[in-house]
Amino acid sequence: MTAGPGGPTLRLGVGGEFRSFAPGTVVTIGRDQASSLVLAHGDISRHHCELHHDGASWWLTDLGSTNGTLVDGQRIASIPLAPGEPLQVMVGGNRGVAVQVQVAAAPGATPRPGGPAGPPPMTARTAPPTAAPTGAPTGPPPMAPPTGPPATQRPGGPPRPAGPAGPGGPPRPGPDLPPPADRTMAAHAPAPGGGRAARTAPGQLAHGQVLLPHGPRVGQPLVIGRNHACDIVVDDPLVSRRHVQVEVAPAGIVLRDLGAFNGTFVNGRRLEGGVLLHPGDEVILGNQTFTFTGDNLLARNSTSDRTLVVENLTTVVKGGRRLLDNVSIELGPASLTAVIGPSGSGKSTTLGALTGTRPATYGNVIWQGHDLYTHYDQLRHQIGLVPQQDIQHPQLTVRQGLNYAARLRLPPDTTKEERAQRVDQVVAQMQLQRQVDNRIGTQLSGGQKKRVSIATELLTAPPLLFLDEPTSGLDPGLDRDVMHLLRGLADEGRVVVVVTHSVLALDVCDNVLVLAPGGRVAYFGPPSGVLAHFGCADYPQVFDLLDEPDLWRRIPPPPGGRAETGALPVLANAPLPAPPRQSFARQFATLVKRTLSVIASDKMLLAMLLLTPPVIGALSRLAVGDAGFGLDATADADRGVYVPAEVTQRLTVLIVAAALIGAVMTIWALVNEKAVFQREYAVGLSPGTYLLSKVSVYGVLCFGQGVITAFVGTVGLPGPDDGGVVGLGWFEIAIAVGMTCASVAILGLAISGLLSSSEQGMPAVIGVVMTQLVFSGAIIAVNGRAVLEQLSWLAPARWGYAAAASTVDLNRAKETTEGTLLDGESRDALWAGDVDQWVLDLFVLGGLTAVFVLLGYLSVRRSAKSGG
Ligand SMILES: Nc1ncnc2c1ncn2[C@@H]1O[C@H](COP(=O)(O)OP(=O)(O)OP(=O)(O)O)[C@@H](O)[C@H]1O
Repeated sequence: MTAGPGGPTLRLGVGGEFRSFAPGTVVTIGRDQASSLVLAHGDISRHHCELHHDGASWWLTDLGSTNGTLVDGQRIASIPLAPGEPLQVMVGGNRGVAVQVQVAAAPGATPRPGGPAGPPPMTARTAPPTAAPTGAPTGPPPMAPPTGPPATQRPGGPPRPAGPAGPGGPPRPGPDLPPPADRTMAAHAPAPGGGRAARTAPGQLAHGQVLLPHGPRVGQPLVIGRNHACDIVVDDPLVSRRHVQVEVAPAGIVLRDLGAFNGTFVNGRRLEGGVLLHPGDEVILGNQTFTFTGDNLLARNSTSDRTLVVENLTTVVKGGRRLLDNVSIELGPASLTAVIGPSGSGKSTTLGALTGTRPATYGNVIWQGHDLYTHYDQLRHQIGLVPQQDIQHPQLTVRQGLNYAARLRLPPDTTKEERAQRVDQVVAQMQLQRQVDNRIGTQLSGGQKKRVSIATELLTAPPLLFLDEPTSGLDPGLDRDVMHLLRGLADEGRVVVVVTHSVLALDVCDNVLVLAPGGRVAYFGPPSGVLAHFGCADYPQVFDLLDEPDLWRRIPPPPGGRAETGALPVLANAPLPAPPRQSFARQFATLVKRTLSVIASDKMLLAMLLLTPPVIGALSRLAVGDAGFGLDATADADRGVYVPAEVTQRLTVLIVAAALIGAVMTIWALVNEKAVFQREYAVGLSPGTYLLSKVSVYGVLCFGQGVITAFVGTVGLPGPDDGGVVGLGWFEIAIAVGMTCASVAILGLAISGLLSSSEQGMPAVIGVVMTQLVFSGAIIAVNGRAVLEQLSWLAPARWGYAAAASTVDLNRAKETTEGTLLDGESRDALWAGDVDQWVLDLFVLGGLTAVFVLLGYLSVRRSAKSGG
């Protein structure tokens, strides 16, 4: 094999048979019979990948294949091939076909180590150097390791390969290249093992990769999206199936948003319709950031772009108290940082400020060259936040929980298959394959539960990951496991920040940020330097020292100093924009299904649902007598009065049962999943939709429960005299009981949203049920009693009982059998035995329920905001 004048030849081998290709050839591999190398294998796409020579190097490019083209076990997008080095490429994924690829060594090239003169070998584990190239690229852009998603031009597109400068084109310095002065974390936190810091975060295109390998052409707009039918496929979960279109207009290249769910951002602004691009413009799609070069989009992912820069973060609350005081740090790519400090030192406040969920009062958080607070809309998707509490329902299996989370978090055009694939990916990443069908609450260890929460956040492939005390409650072994897991996630290219109380595994971190009370940085640097900095023998001593009032005289100031913050501009406290939201119908359907799945998987709850109505209905039949709901049968002919005890007992048990069932069903419904809701709210769940989904599920279930209870409590018994107000006595009573149950359930939801812990649920149930019992007017008379009567109007049981009393015409119990009002009695206007009153009672009950829905909405909104 030789290097000819046009460049080196390429050799491809399958099963020991080799073929050579000259540099001018575009070598296609796939199932299609027209491919240069036809591979008939089920895991290989028709047009799977191609190899071409761009004048300087051979390139291997995946053509948006389904199962991917793997090098070193990693899926590649497009990479240069190093001359002289044989390479094994798995076409069609791990189960596909192994193809041997070799480019002839350049004449005079020295074999590695020492490095060839061409592009870096594709097996290299490092991306380009941190400082951006400023001169003319002499060959294709150097590529980061093949962790980025494929961005490929569909087969059939023009076969003109182009690097960032175009074939033979002039260099384009300046705007198409990243800023030369890369910010690095070296000042404060040199990343150990520098190679780690250079990696591209998973899900992001490598720095310098061109998005349009063949460029747009006049009359041939290129559609970019996740869909494999697009001209350019970007395999990023946050990119829509058809995201954006690039077209050539007379004035230049126009970018047109195609209604992408997460939006297209040009120079920090969400794109509405189309815009003419200018060299140097920044374009963000999902997790990808590009710079427009004049005729192409160049992935911008340099070290500086992937460094999280925190400048003078200061949080001041009412009264001027500082919770964070001038925190300035830089966190480089592929770094793991632990935030430690005594209780109340501001660790959670720091996390809130870094993630934008509780922005600081002063200072900046800079990511991808933008301030997080002022560009929150375009950067929010790049942040994963794992709160302290689990963010999955314990009743669901790992797969179910992740699938529902994927439905809520990924763009609405994500297909079922794509969702399932993404779930499989994060399950594999968190090594949960064997537990994927286990119930989260009962069949996973504490560490595995934490992995599920992390997997939930990884669904959207965020390059920034923050965790609040992920190891709390875990034993030391699991604590270390989780920290090693985080190390792995950082090594893949992310910036990972973990707030922790545990100091057992700090050695796996690159940086430790030690906070002193008042939110001051007491130390920021490698873990190996913490004890020496404080002059302590162990961490307990450090924590003791941090609480001492003369701390700052005893230790040296942290690197970066503690400049005064008074002169800093006030940036924060402006309301952050709401995240993009899926349609009401989609969120509603997902939430309803999830709530039903949660109920169906809770055997105890299911048993309660099925057994409670018949049991309580049967209990109501223990009332002595056989008059059922007819007052006439209770008449005492001698005294000329009714003896209504049996009727009122039956009605009272039914109405109180309705209140009890309603309250028990819902009082824990929101408080138990508060952490899940708060996190989902932060990524786009609408509080109104959330509440309505609960109202619908529990409203319908409780109405049904009330009706069944009433049915069991009335069937076979004599009905009301004259058949009730509309001649359907049992039916009327069942409606009243069902509506009371649903109404109390919705009141329970409103209360549940206000609770801060599950333990508060039981006192709340007792309070609700006792209030309904007293104010129903069934046992204690409320009519005609000032204040008590008006308060009773707020109780659903009052109106439900009144409607049932209207059906049996219970006011007659206050009269003689001749119809004269008994001494000391007064008729209750709400019990009047006519159809108008019955309808009015139920109407008011419905209105009261609507008020509870509103209260529920306010309580859910409050809960959402308190979570952020
Ligand atoms: N909204 C607020 N208004 C006033 N003070 C607050 C507010 N939020 C938190 N604080 C106070 O700020 C300080 C830092 O709180 P933060 O929760 O960040 O500490 P922490 O280090 O995370 O504590 P812990 O380790 O106990 O979780 C505490 O003294 C807390 O009482």
